[in-house]
Amino acid sequence: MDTYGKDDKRLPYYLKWADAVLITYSIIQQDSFEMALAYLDAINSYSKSLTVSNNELVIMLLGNKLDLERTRVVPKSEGESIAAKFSCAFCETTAADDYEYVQQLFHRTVREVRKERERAVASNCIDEEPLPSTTININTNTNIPSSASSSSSTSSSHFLALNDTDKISSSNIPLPPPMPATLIHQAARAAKTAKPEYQNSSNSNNINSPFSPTIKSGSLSSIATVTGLPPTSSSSTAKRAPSKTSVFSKIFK
Ligand SMILES: Nc1nc2c(ncn2[C@@H]2O[C@H](COP(=O)(O)OP(=O)(O)OP(=O)(O)O)[C@@H](O)[C@H]2O)c(=O)[nH]1
Repeated sequence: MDTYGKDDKRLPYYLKWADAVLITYSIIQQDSFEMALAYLDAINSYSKSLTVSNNELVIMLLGNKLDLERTRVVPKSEGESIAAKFSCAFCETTAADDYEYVQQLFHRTVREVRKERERAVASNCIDEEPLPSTTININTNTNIPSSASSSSSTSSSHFLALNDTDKISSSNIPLPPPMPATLIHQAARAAKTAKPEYQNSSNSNNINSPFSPTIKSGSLSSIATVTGLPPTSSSSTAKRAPSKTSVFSKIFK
């Protein structure tokens, strides 16, 4: 959903269903940068008010209009420093000249969301009933900014670490690893709350991945993009179905 930059009263509503937030400012407009900062602050406060922790919100700060570098008023270092302060990813780009890169940013964000959900599901399974000899090894090429610190045992690398020299392409973005069979089994059991455990095992065939019920084709609507400019339209009002992994945790430690 492309949200209206000044409509901060609705921010909690957006955050309730968003899996990822891309906060965009214009490098040629100081006020839009300040608006982005205000959003990061608001998200920080909101997430701190939550008491339930589970999967984490993927956040990226984007400095747009890089094609207008000659009229830049927001130094790149300021964007980097704010991103470091809030432990979120940062990059500068131009929607005007590099549409492909913008598209890849969205793809990468969706992959990060999937990884985060996978991590949360794995974490839940372990919390509920540790399985013997199960190693949950979620590969990631994601880096956390050096200033990021995490004290939560359920935290993972959930922020993208990108910059304008770190251009991504579909060829160098690894797909999420296959879900270990034990986790698929756990997820299937969780879905069968009304039935005795270990019965009706055919249900597990319907769950190839714990993400399939929530991440579907076109699910980019669950990414809230926040800008400081007036809106044209809202692409979706779909609310994420409540699930054990649909809450997000404190994102700034
Ligand atoms: N030069 C340049 N112009 C851009 C770029 N991205 C957006 N614009 C222009 O900035 C203006 C606002 O773009 P929008 O896509 O409407 O920005 P927005 O913040 O999402 O605004 P709404 O969709 O109206 O909420 C338009 O005139 C765009 O053409 C960019 O990377 N470079």
